[in-house]
Amino acid sequence: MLEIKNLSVTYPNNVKALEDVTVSIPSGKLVGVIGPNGAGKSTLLKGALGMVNRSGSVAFEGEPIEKIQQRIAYVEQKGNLDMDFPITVLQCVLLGTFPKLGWFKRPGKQEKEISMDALKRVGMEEFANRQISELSGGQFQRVLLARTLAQDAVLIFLDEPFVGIDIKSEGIIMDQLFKLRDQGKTILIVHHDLTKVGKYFDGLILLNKRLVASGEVDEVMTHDNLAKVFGEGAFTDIGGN
Ligand SMILES: Nc1ncnc2c1ncn2[C@@H]1O[C@H](COP(=O)(O)OP(=O)(O)OP(=O)(O)O)[C@@H](O)[C@H]1O
Repeated sequence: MLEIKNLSVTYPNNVKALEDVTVSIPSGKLVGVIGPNGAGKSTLLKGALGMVNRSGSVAFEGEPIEKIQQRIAYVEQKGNLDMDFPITVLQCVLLGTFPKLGWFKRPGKQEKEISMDALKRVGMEEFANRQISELSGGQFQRVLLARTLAQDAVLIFLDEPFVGIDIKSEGIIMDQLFKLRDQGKTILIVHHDLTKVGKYFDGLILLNKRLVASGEVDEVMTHDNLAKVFGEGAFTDIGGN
């Protein structure tokens, strides 16, 4: 169980991005974080990870989240990532093995095998020696997932992984995420496409600075909840009831 209690985040410019959010996410679930622009979705991930100043507490399986930092994978929004960084696809995936290996040891044969296997799982093994700057957005996102697979994380946070990517990459990524979920990993994804939430997620967290609703997809995607945060009429084509 990932337990977020009374999480509040105020940025240095005094923007209150999150106020007193308390939510529990059962382990082994694939959960979507939804809400309008500026609702604090990215901040929820960053606050839970302690990347921004926060108050409140976050625990995973009863332990403070800081204790399992090496077993957490976080992929931030693509717009914030530097695709021009001069490394190859394989080197990028190998980075996933570093926390376990210890930062000052060089990756060896075993780490390369783990990384190549991860690349195979996302259909990117042929690109191993290509520079990441030479990938499409969808291919890059698959490589980032391969890095997560190589890391063998128990808790996976992805911020808008499907923005601007091709449908094939999205399908490959979702297949791997379903597999990770079935292996018992806990996965939190910031997602804005409400039409797919029923297909993709076991549960949802609906945010609008505060927690509006959380639970099974059907419990969260109600007319009332959606109208509250997106406004009347915004939900007619997304299957709200
Ligand atoms: N580093 C920062 N410094 C100051 N304010 C910030 C910072 N990051 C985010 N904010 C503000 O905090 C609020 C929540 O931002 P956040 O990025 O968490 O929202 P979001 O729900 O992920 O939005 P979007 O759907 O647009 O990506 C917004 O008002 C935003 O402008």
